Amino acid sequence: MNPIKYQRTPTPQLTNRQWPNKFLTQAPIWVSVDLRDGNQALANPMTVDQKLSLWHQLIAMGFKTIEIGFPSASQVEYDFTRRLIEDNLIPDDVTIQVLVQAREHLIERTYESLQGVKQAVIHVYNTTSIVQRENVFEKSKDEIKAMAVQGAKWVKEYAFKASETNPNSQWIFQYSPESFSQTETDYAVEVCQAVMDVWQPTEKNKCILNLPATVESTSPNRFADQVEYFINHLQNRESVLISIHTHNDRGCAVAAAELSLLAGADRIEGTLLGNGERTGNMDIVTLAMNLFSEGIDPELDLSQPNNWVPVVEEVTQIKTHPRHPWVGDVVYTAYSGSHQDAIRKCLLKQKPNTPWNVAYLPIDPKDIGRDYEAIIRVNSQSGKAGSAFVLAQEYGLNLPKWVQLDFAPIAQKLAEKQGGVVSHKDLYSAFSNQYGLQHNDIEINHYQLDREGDLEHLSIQVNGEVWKGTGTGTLSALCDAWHKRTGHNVDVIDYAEHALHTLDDSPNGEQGKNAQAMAYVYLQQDNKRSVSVATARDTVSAMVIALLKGLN
Ligand SMILES: CC(=O)SCCNC(=O)CCNC(=O)[C@H](O)C(C)(C)COP(=O)(O)OP(=O)(O)OC[C@H]1O[C@@H](n2cnc3c(N)ncnc32)[C@H](O)[C@@H]1OP(=O)(O)O
Ligand SMILES: CC(C)C(=O)C(=O)O
Repeated sequence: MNPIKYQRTPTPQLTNRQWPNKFLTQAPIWVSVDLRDGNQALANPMTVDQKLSLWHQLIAMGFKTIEIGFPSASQVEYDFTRRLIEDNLIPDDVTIQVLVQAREHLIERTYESLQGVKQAVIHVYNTTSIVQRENVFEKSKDEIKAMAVQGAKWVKEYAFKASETNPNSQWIFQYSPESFSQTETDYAVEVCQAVMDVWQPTEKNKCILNLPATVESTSPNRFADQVEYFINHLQNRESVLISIHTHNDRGCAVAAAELSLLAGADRIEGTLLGNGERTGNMDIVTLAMNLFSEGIDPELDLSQPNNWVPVVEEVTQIKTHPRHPWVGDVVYTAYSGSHQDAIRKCLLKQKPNTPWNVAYLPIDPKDIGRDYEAIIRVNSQSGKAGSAFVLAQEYGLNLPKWVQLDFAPIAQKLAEKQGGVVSHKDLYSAFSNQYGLQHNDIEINHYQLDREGDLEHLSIQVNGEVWKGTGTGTLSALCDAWHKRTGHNVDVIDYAEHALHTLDDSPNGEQGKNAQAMAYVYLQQDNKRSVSVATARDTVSAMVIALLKGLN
């Protein structure tokens, strides 16, 4: 690899750039280009039916401008445009956008495809970059500008002609200096200004200037510089919507778009999950969720990825990476012990309707239709908190820390033996086996507790025998009873109990339904410490059984 082969793309020197000090406060105007730029990146371009299924999904998610294709490029593209118009599939508040080169016959055919449309954006482009001027078009700056001007004129003329037959159609004009990011920014301004001179936009009747990083060739901060410079040098800015269209060659398409919004852009073109030429288009899902995670309404409904991800995967034939930002299968899953510990502690402290404040989880997974089940998965890199979370989440067990510590080596051995993620079931079986939850040979036939001042008198029938003891609480009364029967001293170092909900209970369902009790006892008998766990119909029975199991 010889880096001398490559050189830095020149970008303007800004001495007083403003964008780094700004914050975003609202969503941009979103434009989905899945059906055009996304489609043009596919080995098997979408059929009309596939385009329709994605179209319906985009509408359901709330897109108001959708670039539907390049109608002059192929029959499928043309037919799809006709289908939307003739079958009246375009809601009144949605505008379709179509792409065309600055070539007359293609522009003519484009308007033909749009007959009867209520409103459409005609998006015309020609490249302005140095490399394409020199090596592809072999044209001077003036000649390339003349192509843009000519394209703008045709777009206007054919709109005028179309209005003669379809006076109700509204036309919005959009121009892209393709490869803006590899164009001298002053020159891009000059070309766009010349296009505006043709279209004569006004504040009420704006045109759109779309600034593409057709090939991403600078860092996102330098792209933002290009955008800020462009906007600052454009006359009649108020008559223009500044649109941004980034690609992901350096992996920074989202960053470049986000910083461009700080630099003053109004509108963002991109695709769902970033499908597009080479490394893809700007991923609208990621950018919209970035805004959401900062408390900004993204004005797109991304809450049900289970509905829309399969549609995108079906039409693109591209599987979503499990670590795709915000929607990948495992992006809310922690395997490592310290992360699991922090997540568990934060979730316990998180109160409903308060700002989200959970370590390692940038948003509440429930906001995009995920449940907490998948957040923590136990493998050999997990610590005690991971098992505790799973047992709490799935089986309603609130393990005190000393039970977590006691059980951790068992879970660790199991994970090492299995080599991957331990299923919830296997983890529970290990817990149940370790503490003998399945085989309880202690039967409490009857018990009675009488309080007298600070003391409690316990009379309990265990496996048919009556035991009696006195203490400051139930456990100490039971320890006394044990001492009386066996002569052994017992200390309860700690204990905990809680109601237990059976597995049939939904996490949000009625609390207490089918409740049983769970008790955990940490005891010391003759210098030997042990942890004991039991479940029973009520807390006293559970506590007694746990203690007796520990003593036995
Ligand atoms: C960055 C982007 O995504 S831009 C969008 C690109 N998308 C697509 O190209 C998908 C659809 N395109 C197509 O199906 C075809 O390219 C068509 C139908 C539009 C045109 O096909 P063809 O006429 O066969 O030409 P081809 O695609 O090879 O175009 C090259 C010619 O168009 C010219 N050209 C290319 N882009 C433009 C443009 N934006 N404006 C004006 N002329 C252009 C080239 O200079 C070249 O001219 P030449 O034949 O005189 O050398
Ligand atoms: C036509 C333009 C906007 C484009 O798709 C690109 O530059 O990537």
